[in-house]
Amino acid sequence: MTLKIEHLTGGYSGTPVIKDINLTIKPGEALGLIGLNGAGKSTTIKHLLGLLRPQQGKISLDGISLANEPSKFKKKLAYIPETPVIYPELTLKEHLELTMLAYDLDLDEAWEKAHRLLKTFRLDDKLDWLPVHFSKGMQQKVMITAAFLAPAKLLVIDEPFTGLDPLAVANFIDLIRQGKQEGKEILMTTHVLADAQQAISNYAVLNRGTIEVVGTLDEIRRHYGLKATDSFDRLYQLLYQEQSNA
Ligand SMILES: Nc1ncnc2c1ncn2[C@@H]1O[C@H](COP(=O)(O)OP(=O)(O)OP(=O)(O)O)[C@@H](O)[C@H]1O
Repeated sequence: MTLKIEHLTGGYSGTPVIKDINLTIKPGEALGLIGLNGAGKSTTIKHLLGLLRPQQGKISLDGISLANEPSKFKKKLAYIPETPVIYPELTLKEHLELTMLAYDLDLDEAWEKAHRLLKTFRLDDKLDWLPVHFSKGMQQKVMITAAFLAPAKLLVIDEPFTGLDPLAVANFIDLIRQGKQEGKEILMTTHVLADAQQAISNYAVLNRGTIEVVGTLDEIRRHYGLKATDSFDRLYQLLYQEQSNA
């Protein structure tokens, strides 16, 4: 029982941006999707969310096909976007209620969990505030709280660290670790490997729409002929050179 992306080719209006992507994430596993700007990370996520239709290939979660049973698939998925999605007229409390309704949660249980998460992110005294006036980091915390409230099997996270203060990053990493222990499958795009590697040990490198290698950071270093002491900036430099020479 697992997330499976098989031979996925897709993009925008017929032009393939990602090509023959194959990825598997098992329960309790987290995978980091890394690559240069424009490599196709967000495009892969848009396919997972059902916002783009594959030109080829298929996506399934616990055997449920995104193409054949989209609403069943989406109920098993929670998404933390890079840019928070905030409704200007709704309070923090109403944002969380929306999530509870969307996932048919037991309200008493859900509020107990919500209060715990809000306390972690120091938002517990702001339930009646309008998040549209929050800072970027605070809005990001609303997205994280909502996503971890959902009983989702698959958590898709797009570049989560920008805007979070170091304490919030540490809290967020704890939540990812807990999610793994609970058997969630986690896919996260990021450029901030120093933070990511505290919770994620396996990475897929996406380069010009193709997965070049999947493995631990050490395995990826070896794949690109880097030394164990080389920083990961070196990997990005190599990918950039490859792109410039293509
Ligand atoms: N709406 C769109 N219509 C057409 N092409 C697009 C669209 N969005 C992205 N692209 C193109 O698809 C390619 C991959 O973009 P994508 O946003 O998936 O990259 P990314 O790896 O997420 O980059 P970043 O690290 O900057 O977020 C780029 O060449 C981009 O120009």
